[in-house]
Amino acid sequence: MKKKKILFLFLILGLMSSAILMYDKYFPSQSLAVFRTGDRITVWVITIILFIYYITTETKPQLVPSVLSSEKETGRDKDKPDVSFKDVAGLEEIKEELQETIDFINNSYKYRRMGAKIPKGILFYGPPGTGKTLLAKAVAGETNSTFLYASGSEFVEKYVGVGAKRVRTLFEKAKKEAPSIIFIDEIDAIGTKRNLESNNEKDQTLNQLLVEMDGFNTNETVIVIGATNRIDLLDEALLRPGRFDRHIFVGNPNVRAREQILEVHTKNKPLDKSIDIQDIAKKTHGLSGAQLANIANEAAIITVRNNKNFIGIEEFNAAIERVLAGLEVKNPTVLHKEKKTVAIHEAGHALVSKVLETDMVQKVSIVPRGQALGYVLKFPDEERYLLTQTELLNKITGLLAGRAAEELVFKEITTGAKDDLNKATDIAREMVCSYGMTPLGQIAVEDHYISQNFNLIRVEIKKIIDDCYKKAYTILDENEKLLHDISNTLLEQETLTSDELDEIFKKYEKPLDYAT
Ligand SMILES: Nc1ncnc2c1ncn2[C@@H]1O[C@H](COP(=O)(O)OP(=O)(O)OP(=O)(O)O)[C@@H](O)[C@H]1O
Ligand SMILES: [Zn+2]
Repeated sequence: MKKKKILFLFLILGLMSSAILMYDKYFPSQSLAVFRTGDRITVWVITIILFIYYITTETKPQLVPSVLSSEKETGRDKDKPDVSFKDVAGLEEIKEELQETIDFINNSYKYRRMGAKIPKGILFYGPPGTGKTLLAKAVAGETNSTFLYASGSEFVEKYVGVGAKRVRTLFEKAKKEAPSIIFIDEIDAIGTKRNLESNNEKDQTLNQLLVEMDGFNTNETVIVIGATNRIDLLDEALLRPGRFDRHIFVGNPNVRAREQILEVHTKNKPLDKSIDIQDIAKKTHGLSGAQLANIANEAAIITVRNNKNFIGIEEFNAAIERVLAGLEVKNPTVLHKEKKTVAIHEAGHALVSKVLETDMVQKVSIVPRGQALGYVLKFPDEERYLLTQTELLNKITGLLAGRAAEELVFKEITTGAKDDLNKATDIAREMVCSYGMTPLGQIAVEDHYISQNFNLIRVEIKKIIDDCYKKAYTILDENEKLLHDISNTLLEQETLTSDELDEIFKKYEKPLDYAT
């Protein structure tokens, strides 16, 4: 494109020179005398050559990964997307977190003046269809940056070196068109742990990516956003400071966010007056943004088929059914019953963790995440190297509180505590075998001893677990109203922030100090 512009400029110059020549020829008395006679032929020839060259040159496609050029061809996803944060529904916390990055890009000079480095890499991780691509595009839109899309799988080719070359080209283009956002979807396709012995195509590609990320620095505003469903598979080197050092979990939406997403995707659709978006949001627990968008679209299609002018509730129900059937998830009525159990379970964790002040609770949620039907998100532990015996016991108590709450409320326990039991047992075993915190003595027990004295060790572990379980149960029993309040709010909102949790706690008398 640039080449053609320069050519055009020369052509204009040529034409101007020709004009001067013409003038000189027809008004020799007032000659401008810019050119000597000998130059005339040269000017004419050059102009004609330029003219022919100009009309025959096509804008040559640049050497970019096919993903990049195909992104261009679609037209809509031009290099500068017109997607903004307005188009991303819900995900408020994430948008807030990204504000800083946006400021970095928009006011990069401010940061450079201070000698601050602009962060290079952000990694979005989480289940499919939750808006990772959309968010990345919105960051580009909000900063008027060039958006370069690439999919990890596009880099992996049969021929060694091709992937690495594509990475290089991608970064070159990004630098040339800075400020820019490089978005690498499915980054796990190239970013999985390297095989130290072999030097295969994938590893070469990954190495090139690492080199590129280390290479560009303060003077170029290029931000790389990676997306993956499997952060656990990624090579450590990729996650190190200076590379993808910001990790943002993009999860499935809670009920309020689902409502907003449905609103975005029905904005341009004629809805029947009877439609209650809030109600549809409630019915679609656990679904992703992409699935909700799909439901809105299906409902519109079904309406056309039903020869109606407005999308009604039957159409929405049919659309929900179709999308759910495609997913083969359990039917929604079972889901509803489970939801109650999950709410009590998570409320149990949250209540006990908070009372014991073990880990700072950041968020409690009953929106499914991976295998888990709900979760309590803790603030990352500050670098703690020393934990007291009491702290370890409190951690175990917090872990067992989910099941204890189920038993207290439903007089029945479920399989939902599998992961908790694993973690609790791990800590207890460490207490016995590594930290010497039980009557077995202040010794580190070696593996062969463990297998020989399995029963002895098992008794100690069991005693720790039983005591902690009893404690969790007691705390919950003595604060049952609070437990139900947390659980009911969870059922209603699906997620609770730490502030919201504080608000609920404030309504009750301060729970006893169980911390020691
Ligand atoms: N929060 C949201 N607000 C509005 N629309 C959304 C949201 N989340 C998802 N969508 C819809 O779902 C579509 C797919 O989302 P997107 O491609 O961004 O998901 P993704 O997380 O990148 O998925 P994948 O991991 O499969 O690449 C979007 O184009 C949009 O229509
Ligand atoms: Zn649990």
